[in-house]
Amino acid sequence: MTEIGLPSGVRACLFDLDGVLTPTALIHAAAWKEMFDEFLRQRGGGDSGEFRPFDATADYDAYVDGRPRADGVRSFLASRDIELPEGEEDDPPDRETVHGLGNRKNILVVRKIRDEGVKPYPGSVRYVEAVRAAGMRTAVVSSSANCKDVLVSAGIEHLMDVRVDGVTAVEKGLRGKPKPDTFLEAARQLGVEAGQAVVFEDALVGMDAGREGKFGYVVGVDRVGQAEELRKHGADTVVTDLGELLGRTA
Ligand SMILES: O=P(O)(O)OC[C@H]1O[C@@H](O)[C@H](O)[C@@H](O)[C@@H]1O
Repeated sequence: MTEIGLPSGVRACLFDLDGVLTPTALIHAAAWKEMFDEFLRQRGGGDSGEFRPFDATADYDAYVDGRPRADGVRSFLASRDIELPEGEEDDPPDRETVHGLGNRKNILVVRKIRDEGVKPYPGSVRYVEAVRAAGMRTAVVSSSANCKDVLVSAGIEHLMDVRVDGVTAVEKGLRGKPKPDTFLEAARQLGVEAGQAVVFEDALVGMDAGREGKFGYVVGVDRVGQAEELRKHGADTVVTDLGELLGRTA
């Protein structure tokens, strides 16, 4: 049997989606940038008066990556000392509220996913197939409400026993990453203890969730050169592609 680079005693693998299984973190980052830049420009550059664009790497990683949609809006706006009313979840995209801006960004994401389609990372598919062949149960744990559509578009839905995503979180009242609730819910649905489950994440808030939830092992997936940050936030190991774990003993 192929070695899968995990400590003995683990029985389940909990995979983040965007940036771990599929390259859709890039689609999200581009959509956030398009939406926030237009918003900041229209405000006349923000409170400082000078237009400072959204940085699709630094701002994305620090404030938006891995968080539920509305938390991403709030967190980035707070970094620029901007406060907007919450609004309603179904606010139209032209309304200057937290949900209005989130919905504006979602229109862009949905369009990009539909027009461009999604291909999974080949190394991730090989790895997920290998862990399943080794008897692990698998779950996808994503903050995204578009998770199911992305899994289907990427043709990997059948590789996951359980899905806990942005829709599930709202339905069940689960707190989003950096809180561990969504990962714990996936472990519960798979019938394993947190200590028997491995978290695979590319976002710093995902590392925080892995640590706070006391999961058995946390794998940081570094697609953007933030290996040190991932380690500081609790990664037990960092890889640039899940395929690197194949053939490795933990
Ligand atoms: O807006 P959605 O599709 O519900 O996704 C929420 C968040 O989901 C996370 O998986 C992404 O890392 C974020 O970029 C995204 O903002």
